[in-house]
Amino acid sequence: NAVNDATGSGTGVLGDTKSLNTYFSSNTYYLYDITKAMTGVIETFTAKNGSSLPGSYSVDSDNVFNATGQRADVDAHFYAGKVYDYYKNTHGRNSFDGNGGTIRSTVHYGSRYNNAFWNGSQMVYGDGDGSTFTSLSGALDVVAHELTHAVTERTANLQYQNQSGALNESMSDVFGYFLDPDYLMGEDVYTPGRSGDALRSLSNPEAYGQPSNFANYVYTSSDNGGVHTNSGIPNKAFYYTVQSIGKSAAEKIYYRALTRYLTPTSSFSNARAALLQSAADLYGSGSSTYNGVASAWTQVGVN
Ligand SMILES: O=C(O)[C@H](CCc1ccccc1)CC1(C(=O)N[C@@H](Cc2c[nH]c3ccccc23)C(=O)O)CCCC1
Ligand SMILES: [Ca+2]
Ligand SMILES: [Ca+2]
Ligand SMILES: [Zn+2]
Repeated sequence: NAVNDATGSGTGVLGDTKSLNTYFSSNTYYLYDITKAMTGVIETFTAKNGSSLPGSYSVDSDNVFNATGQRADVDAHFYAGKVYDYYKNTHGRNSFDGNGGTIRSTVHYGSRYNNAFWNGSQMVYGDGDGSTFTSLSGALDVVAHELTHAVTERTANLQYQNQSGALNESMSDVFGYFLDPDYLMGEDVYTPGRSGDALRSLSNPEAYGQPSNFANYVYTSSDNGGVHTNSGIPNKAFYYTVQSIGKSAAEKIYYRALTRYLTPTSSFSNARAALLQSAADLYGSGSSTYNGVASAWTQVGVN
């Protein structure tokens, strides 16, 4: 309850200081945020480099989470709060389930684990091996990517394979852009020893081995039909869309399509239609916004 609500501070993965919503109980501070208009909370755990979930609450004795080993915890907690605020303030959505569901994260998962995931119930982040990745919760676009998998699961529920899976992936990269508006994905945690690179590029998918046109769709059985490869095609359509209609209109159209028109088996062509329907609903068919969406998808070979 409110009497236990505390404001702490912490050091993030990139060495930056940030304020934290914490919880005080029996001489211990928890990464446990009760300040949002939720029925649930935002809570952060550590797996202590094991693989059992959720692990133990991230705690501190003085409400200053500045130990090196707490950096991933700090960012997972802080960025989860940011993504919660984004969905609530921009789209009126109360948490990933629209019903104030608890947002749970676990960091320090596995040993030198170069990945992150939404497991159907919570977000999970590895620390990386220090060469390919540093702790993956250190990137706001990665946290937004993972939490958007939860939103997608509760709305369109795009099947995680082939074209619907690539759309699922793209939706997560797209909302990663809305939280961190540059066209790179994961740049803050990818190859800490090299600047200027990223895991993916929405403006130039080919830079990281993804196609950007349907003519170059990759038919493969790996990675659930290449969901992390073929997402380059809808990602490029998104890039063209933002360049033509702007971030704000794109935001409204993408959220509307995701929550009202896309279905578990939607194809790339179905996504074009869903986005056009959303544009027509909000701006009118034949509007410049509508036409901008149409041409974006035509440019990536999807009609
Ligand atoms: O959420 C997702 O789509 C990815 C989930 C990957 C996963 C799936 C199932 C079980 C465990 C892990 C995680 C992210 C991802 O795009 N992973 C890619 C790229 C990647 C990251 N680390 C890797 C290590 C090896 C190979 C590929 C990768 C992948 O798993 O393909 C999203 C943002 C950053 C990491
Ligand atoms: Ca980015
Ligand atoms: Ca890098
Ligand atoms: Zn993903």
